[in-house]
Amino acid sequence: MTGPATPNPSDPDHSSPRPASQRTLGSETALERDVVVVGAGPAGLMAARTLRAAGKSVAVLEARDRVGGRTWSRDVDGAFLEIGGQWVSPDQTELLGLLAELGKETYPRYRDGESVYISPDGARHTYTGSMFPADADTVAEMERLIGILDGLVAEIGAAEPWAHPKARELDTVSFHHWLRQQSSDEAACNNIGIFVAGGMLTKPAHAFSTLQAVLMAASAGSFSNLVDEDFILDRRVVGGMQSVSEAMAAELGDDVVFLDTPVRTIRWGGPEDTYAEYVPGMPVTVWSDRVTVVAQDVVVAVPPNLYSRISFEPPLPRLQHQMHQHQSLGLVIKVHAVYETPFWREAGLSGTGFGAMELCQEVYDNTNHGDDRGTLVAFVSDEKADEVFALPAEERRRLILESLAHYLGDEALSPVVYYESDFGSEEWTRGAYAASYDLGGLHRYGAHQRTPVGPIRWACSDLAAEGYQHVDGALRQGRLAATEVLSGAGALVGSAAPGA
Ligand SMILES: Cc1cc2nc3c(=O)[nH]c(=O)nc-3n(C[C@H](O)[C@H](O)[C@H](O)COP(=O)(O)OP(=O)(O)OC[C@H]3O[C@@H](n4cnc5c(N)ncnc54)[C@H](O)[C@@H]3O)c2cc1C
Repeated sequence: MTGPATPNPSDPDHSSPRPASQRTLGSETALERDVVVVGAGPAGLMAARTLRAAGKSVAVLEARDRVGGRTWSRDVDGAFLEIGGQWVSPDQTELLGLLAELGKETYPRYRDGESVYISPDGARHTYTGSMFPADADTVAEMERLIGILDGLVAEIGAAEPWAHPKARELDTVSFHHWLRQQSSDEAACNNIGIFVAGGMLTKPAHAFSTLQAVLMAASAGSFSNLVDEDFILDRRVVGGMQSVSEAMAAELGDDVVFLDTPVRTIRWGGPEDTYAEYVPGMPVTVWSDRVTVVAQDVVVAVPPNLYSRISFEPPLPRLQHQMHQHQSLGLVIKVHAVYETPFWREAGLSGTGFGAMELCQEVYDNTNHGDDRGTLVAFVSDEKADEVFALPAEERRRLILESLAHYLGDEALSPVVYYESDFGSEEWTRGAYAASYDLGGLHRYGAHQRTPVGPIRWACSDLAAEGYQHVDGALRQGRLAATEVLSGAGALVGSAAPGA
């Protein structure tokens, strides 16, 4: 059997195909660069951009045939869709600054008119403002819970939640159980829970800790910001969020960014060497499917669940081996439904809807800039995604559209374009939106998650403080890793460091 043709590694410009059966790694001629960046998502490209601006030579090696990682804007059946990350909030100053620098415009999410809340009994209510029209006691409980969480966020912050005296206590209780320790109002607990669970970490609230929930809120400035969709889902980028990465890659050039180039091995020593023996400046060799690069520093800008796809020689220390097994991505289906017109607007509806018990827990007007057609975006998260992924595609589509119709009426049943983003099936992501620790992992490992290991630094939105899980956090992490490479800062794991 002959497989698909793959590029010939002995061909320096990688143009002549050869059978996959002859596949070998790397190329015979190694490129020499100061720094290798693994991954051309927003974090990797910002790292490369910062290093290049400081005069360093860089190679960015990207596994996919495109840049942008978890941001991906494409045409589907004639509709422009944001398959991945898209929204920008006012606190995301790193992203806003980059947009301004690149000359990119933004536009606000449509939000005029009434929103829809579906209560636990399945009843549909319309409302304005940011608080669901639940019964008065539940609203009071929600406000009280938001107040408690705002207090914890202000006290603990996003930078080092693991260092706070309450870290262990809050990290060893699930958000689900903590909410029920605070309140006996089940509807209030569910409504507050979905802002972090289905809404952000895309894991059930019993699967992550209260400390992780506090970090999520702190990364957006406050819990109040997190529950305010007008803040957190404020604006979009004209031309799509992926165009930000495309613009950075275009600036860097084809001799810097290599696509279709999965990195397989990072090697600075032999199997018997230990990281305690690493000395800054030692050459490190990075093997990929297409190019081999020798450099002094490496920035690994991929999500932590993919670190183990790379072989490290010598093997990473025990601490990293353990830590990386406690960070996993959530799961969410981002549903896109395009209609001839934004029919909900004529009915005085904003297109925004929430229902903790609904299949689609959130729905928003996602109509493109300057588009006559109307687009809705909705999210099916964690256990609900498991349930519908087990169904045939047509059945899943029917149930999802029925859920949209509960919010916005029967016209929602008949989109002209329908698409489900499924990053869980993407080899080079494996989930959505981003990574979080399992119960107890954040206080145990958080302090070490960014610590450089030998010549390797780590950068991705999953490790961010401000902008955690968002493009803004990815850019901050990319810039930070590059700055540390330039200054030589950051405690390299050595004989004094844990895990060496
Ligand atoms: C459906 C969805 C919706 C989202 N919505 C929003 C939103 O509205 N707003 C927002 O700000 N954020 C959102 N996000 C999150 C945001 O997209 C991510 O936080 C951001 O893209 C992370 O950037 P990154 O560079 O850290 O990682 P990534 O974007 O994941 O980039 C990592 C890159 O590394 C590559 N890679 C992996 N392994 C290797 C390897 N071995 N060799 C070479 N390359 C490799 C990958 O192909 C990828 O291109 C969303 C994400 C998803 C999936």
